[in-house]
Amino acid sequence: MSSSAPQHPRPEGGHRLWSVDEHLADVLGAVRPLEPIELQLLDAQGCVLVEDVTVPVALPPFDNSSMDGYAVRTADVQGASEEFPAVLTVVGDVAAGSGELPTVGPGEAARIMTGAPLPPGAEAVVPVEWTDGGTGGGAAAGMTPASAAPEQAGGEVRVHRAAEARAHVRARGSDVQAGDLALAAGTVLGPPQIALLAAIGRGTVRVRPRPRVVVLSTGSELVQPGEPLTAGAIYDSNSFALAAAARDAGAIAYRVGAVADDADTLRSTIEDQLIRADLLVTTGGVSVGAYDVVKEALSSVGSGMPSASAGSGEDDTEVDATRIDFRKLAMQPGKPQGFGTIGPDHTPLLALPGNPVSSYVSFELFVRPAIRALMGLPESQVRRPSVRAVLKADKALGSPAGRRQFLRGAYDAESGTVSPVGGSGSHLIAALAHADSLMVVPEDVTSVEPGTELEVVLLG
Ligand SMILES: Nc1nc2c(c(=O)[nH]1)N[C@H]1C(S)=C(S)[C@@H](COP(=O)(O)OP(=O)(O)OC[C@H]3O[C@@H](n4cnc5c(N)ncnc54)[C@H](O)[C@@H]3O)O[C@H]1N2
Ligand code: MOO
Repeated sequence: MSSSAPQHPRPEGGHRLWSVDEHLADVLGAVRPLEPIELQLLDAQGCVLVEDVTVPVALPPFDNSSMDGYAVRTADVQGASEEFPAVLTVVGDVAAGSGELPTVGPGEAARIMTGAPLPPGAEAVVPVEWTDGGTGGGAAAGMTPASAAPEQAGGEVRVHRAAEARAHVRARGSDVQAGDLALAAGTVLGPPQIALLAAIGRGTVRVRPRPRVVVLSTGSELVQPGEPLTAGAIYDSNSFALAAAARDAGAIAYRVGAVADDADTLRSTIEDQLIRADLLVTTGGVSVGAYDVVKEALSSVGSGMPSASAGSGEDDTEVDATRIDFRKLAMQPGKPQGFGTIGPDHTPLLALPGNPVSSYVSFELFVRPAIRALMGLPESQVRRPSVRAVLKADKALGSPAGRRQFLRGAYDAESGTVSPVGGSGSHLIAALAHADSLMVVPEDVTSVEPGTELEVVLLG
């Protein structure tokens, strides 16, 4: 790699450039994990548990069979073989869920199903394949379905093999004991953890909820997919990309269709959305153009948004509650960004640039971590994982001096290499759709030769 450029360049106009890390720290410094709530198990999927959950009753709650077969006393089947089977009197059936159990006395057996309680007197289970299944013939392959033979098993069964005490018996409490810690506070609830909660009888759990993220795109040129394109118009892809990315990050996403380039309309739309937002994301309108409406509507001075202090009794006349700072970042794509809080609840708002790749990369770097911090996820799960990989390319890659560049890549774990997908243009949606990673070119590097090792952010 070749180096150039100072670490903290200033763009024209004198305002300093923020580094990627400074901006992320600013965002993460402003978001706090959401207040815990009690949720139904499936609604809690992916959420962070905030209580220690203890086991109320042992699991399994009773000794039960791990096989379909016969519950027997070990002394009765000692030395049994196909040639010299133990012949036992069948005293009935024990199905899973049976509440009333027959007692197995000497010389007796009960037909038993997987998961059914071990009846009193029985010490082991012999699988049905080790018996004649009560047919008087050779080894059974299985049992006749109860629907075809509704009467309880009776008569005799020939057992062809001996069984040790507790053979094919799953002991009460062999999974967890009453009073054990099932899951500790801080656990992220994936499917296996939800299985355990259900198995111990928990219907609801206390977790940090999924953040509600409102995604709002801006631009008078935007048409909704499915509608005809008019002259000069393009389809709104950002609001779909960002709503999908928000969901993927763990949020409940609300996509608001594109808002035209009109500051009053945008302000009132945002005001309407505040009620259902833990986080707001806008795209477009943050640059320096004449129609850059997000910046116009939300810049701290005279935004006209409802106040954080309004209604507090202190200063009800204050109307400016927005604290959105528009800044330039030393990155490409994603240079212009806005961040701050808005409305009476100080709802965080990230204003992302409109170029599709810029908005997506900005989401990955800043919004995704904010969502995951709101969820209270552990530090290690807030950011995307990254790896080191060797650049595989025909020629050197150029990168702007003083800006951390995020190029779209295809990562090959086997060879430990990454190849560029498409160019650096922030309008290249198709290339983004075929990439699986972002190749990171540091600020002080302007050219990366093939064979150079790079940091690669895996998009998962
Ligand atoms: N004179 C300057 N011009 C620009 C600068 C600059 O520093 N000086 N920065 C450039 C950079 S970098 C970016 S990034 C963009 C950011 O612009 P905005 O955030 O104001 O975005 P828009 O102007 O609204 O749109 C940019 C581009 O993206 C398309 N777009 C917008 N929204 C969507 C959407 N929802 N779905 C699909 N495509 C969308 C829009 O049509 C434009 O083509 O500014 C540069 N300019
Ligand atoms: O920084 Mo802009 O986000 O390059 O396209």
